[in-house]
Amino acid sequence: MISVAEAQSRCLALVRPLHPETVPLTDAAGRVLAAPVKAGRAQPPFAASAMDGYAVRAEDCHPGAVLAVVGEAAAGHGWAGQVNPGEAVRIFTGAPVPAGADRVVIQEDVTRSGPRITLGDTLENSTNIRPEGADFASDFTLSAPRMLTPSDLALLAAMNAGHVQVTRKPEVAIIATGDELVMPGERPNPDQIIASNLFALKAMIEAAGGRARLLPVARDNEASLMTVYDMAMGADLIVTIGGASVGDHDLVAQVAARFGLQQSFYKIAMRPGKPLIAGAFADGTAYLGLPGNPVSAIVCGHLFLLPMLRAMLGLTDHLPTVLRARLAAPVAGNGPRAHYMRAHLAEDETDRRVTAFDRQDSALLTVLVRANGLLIRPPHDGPRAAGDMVEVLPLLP
Ligand SMILES: Nc1nc2c(c(=O)[nH]1)N[C@H]1C(S)=C(S)[C@@H](COP(=O)(O)OP(=O)(O)OC[C@H]3O[C@@H](n4cnc5c(N)ncnc54)[C@H](O)[C@@H]3O)O[C@H]1N2
Ligand code: MOO
Repeated sequence: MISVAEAQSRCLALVRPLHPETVPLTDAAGRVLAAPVKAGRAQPPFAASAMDGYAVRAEDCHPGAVLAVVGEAAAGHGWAGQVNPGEAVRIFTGAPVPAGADRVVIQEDVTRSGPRITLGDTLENSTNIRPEGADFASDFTLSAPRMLTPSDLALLAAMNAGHVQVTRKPEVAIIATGDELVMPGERPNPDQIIASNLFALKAMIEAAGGRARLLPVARDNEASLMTVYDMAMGADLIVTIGGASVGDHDLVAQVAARFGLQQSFYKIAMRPGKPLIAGAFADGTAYLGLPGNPVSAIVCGHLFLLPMLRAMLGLTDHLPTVLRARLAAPVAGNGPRAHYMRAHLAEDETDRRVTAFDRQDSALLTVLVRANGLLIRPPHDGPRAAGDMVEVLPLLP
């Protein structure tokens, strides 16, 4: 059995960045920017007033000074004249500062009387002017690749980018397999259960920037699997859930071989997740066969599926973040497979502490729901005491 790290690198070798497409900025949230964007104009494009008040010359700006108001500058309506010594221009936030003025006195510090103002006794030191390009210069570039956040969108808009190039969303076809499965809301027979893990995987894929296509549940027979594989073709990545182990009804890999699946690996030294399969179909489409146990499928989703998705999106950091934390309670020695234990991670200003849950059966969704991290036990790691430093993979909400 290969290690988790080896399996991750073989999974990543099965995929490559998808082509970019151009989308309007309104549709770009959560997409991955595929090419850098250059501003083309500075922001602000002119020295702008940061306050409502009066634009004046700094040399005129002393307590009690009396100045003549010669014009008005508002946002979107600049004043074309020149502010000469002894003069002031009424100005509003966002307006271009007129020529000659190099300071804005806020209106709270001014008494107006007809065409004249008198400056107050105590004046602020600030110029209240945002220089041209204070936010960004015209040669500013937003780098790629990056997953576009709401703040990124505002910045791109300010840069006058109405459309952007983003990586096409990877489409992931998800096939749950098993005679025992019915969908939520259906009426199960006494020997059936409800398909669950595909909903977690769909949500994870969509949160990571992919598109998930849930296919009908494939039954444990060749004909049903053939039909559903056929429906999945055309996706960028085909994921099966279950049927990966050694039982008589575990047929997913056998039937995938009919579609030309070349296996990259089968079985990894990991708990949960041992019967993981990865490979590529004859047409190059990547394939990931997840174990059926709900927790196994979801944990393998974090460790293998999301990295593949990130690579297809053209992102550069593929693997999940691993943190160091202190064990809050002792843990027993580990066996020959790396163990990704469901755990609770708590953090304060000085310390990060992790507690593994007692029950680690890979069928227990109630335990997974309480977990906000996975405590990583390397293969053959000995018993660990409270206070020992360990590695933890945070589970994003
Ligand atoms: N003799 C052996 N038996 C098993 C081994 C082994 O090495 N030797 N490995 C065990 C491990 S570890 C795992 S993990 C499971 C995984 O097996 P499969 O991938 O073939 O999964 P299934 O048998 O189809 O299902 C396992 C379990 O999960 C339930 N399941 C399946 N799909 C879903 C779904 N979409 N939603 C919710 N629950 C699902 C299924 O009913 C089973 O209870 O094999 C062990 N056996
Ligand atoms: O590897 Mo299985 O996923 O231990 O339950």
